[in-house]
Amino acid sequence: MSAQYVDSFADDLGPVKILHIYEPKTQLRAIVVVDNLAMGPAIGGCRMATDVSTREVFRLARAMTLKNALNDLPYGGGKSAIIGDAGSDQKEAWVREFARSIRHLEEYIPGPDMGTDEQSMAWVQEEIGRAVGLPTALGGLPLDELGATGFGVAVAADAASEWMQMPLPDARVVIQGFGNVGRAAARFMLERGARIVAVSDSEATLHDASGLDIPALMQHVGRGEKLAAAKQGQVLQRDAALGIDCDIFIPAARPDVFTEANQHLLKATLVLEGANIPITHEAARVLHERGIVVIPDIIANSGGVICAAAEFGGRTREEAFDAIRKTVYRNTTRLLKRVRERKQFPHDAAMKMAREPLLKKMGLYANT
Ligand SMILES: NC(=O)c1ccc[n+]([C@@H]2O[C@H](COP(=O)([O-])OP(=O)(O)OC[C@H]3O[C@@H](n4cnc5c(N)ncnc54)[C@H](O)[C@@H]3O)[C@@H](O)[C@H]2O)c1
Repeated sequence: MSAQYVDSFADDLGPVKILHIYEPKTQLRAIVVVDNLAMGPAIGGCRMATDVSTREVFRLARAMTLKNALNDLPYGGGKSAIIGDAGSDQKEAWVREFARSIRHLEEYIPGPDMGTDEQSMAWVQEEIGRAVGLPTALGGLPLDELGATGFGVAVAADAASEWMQMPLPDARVVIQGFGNVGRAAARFMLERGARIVAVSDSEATLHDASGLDIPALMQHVGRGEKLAAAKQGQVLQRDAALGIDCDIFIPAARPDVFTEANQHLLKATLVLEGANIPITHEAARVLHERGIVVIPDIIANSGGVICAAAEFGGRTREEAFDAIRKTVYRNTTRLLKRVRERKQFPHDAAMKMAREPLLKKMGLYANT
């Protein structure tokens, strides 16, 4: 491996280790990136997909470094990927072999990600006794079932609404994506009295200005149905959600949903980033100039990783939710204060909030 290979990734934070794994018998091919260990052993998901690259795993590992540091978790950042089809009948063999291959890489603790789940983590746990995101029967806190990330999104809404003096009761909310994060965010926003006026999935947007019946939609989707068949509101084309007039927009689906080219469509006062990198940094700057408040992903969607860290620390569900409530509330308020007082763009401010404790711990702090 040439020095250039390392140089193309390396910066002031990491990565400290990149591991490529190949096991001829099962044909397991996998990548692990341990990015930064200043805060503690690295926690980060193990993805299973056919098209994942070392660069992508590195970017995901870096996001974990920043998210864990910003949320005061005693964990560093890492991520891994098994290169293969998550629907393959080789899945269990690959996951178990992967676990055995990282047995001695004790500074990396795998969790579930795209293509892997609680069952996969149970296999890892059985092989090496080191995983997060375990089934309840093995002492896990099932973060998607509990809605940990969506709960954190709603806590970010609490803090932002106070700061902006925008009451949540009857606030009009649009949610892009009605999966684990979108559904939980809808549930917790509903508890706050908000009105969910539109939701979308990979095929359509449902819109009803007087408010959709969310419990009915959850049941409908729980039966494996698509939103378009729900017989509720107006069925619009998928991306119509992006331009619906609302107070709060919650992206909870894909990356790069808003770019500079289409940010003009957004008609909201507040955006809570439930998905990872749903808005490009360039678009986020324009939105800020337009007076739209954006709470970045590493704050707004950190409920999931806070819950995973609580599980690894042997804490209960109540303790996990308490930690999400306190941490996301505090960080959202800190961010908004910084944006106002230091005149920083929200994403730049969040990045600085994450880098400061890291650089301090590494002895590199230079008042960035
Ligand atoms: N699950 C978590 O705890 C968690 C934590 C942090 C961040 N995230 C991020 O949140 C996002 C959603 O994760 P999830 O676990 O809810 O996924 P999911 O697979 O459960 O749900 C995704 C939803 O988005 C919809 N969708 C897909 N493409 C779409 C499109 N182009 N337009 C509108 N809807 C579309 C799908 O139909 C589905 O309803 C991802 O970016 C993920 O990385 C998830």
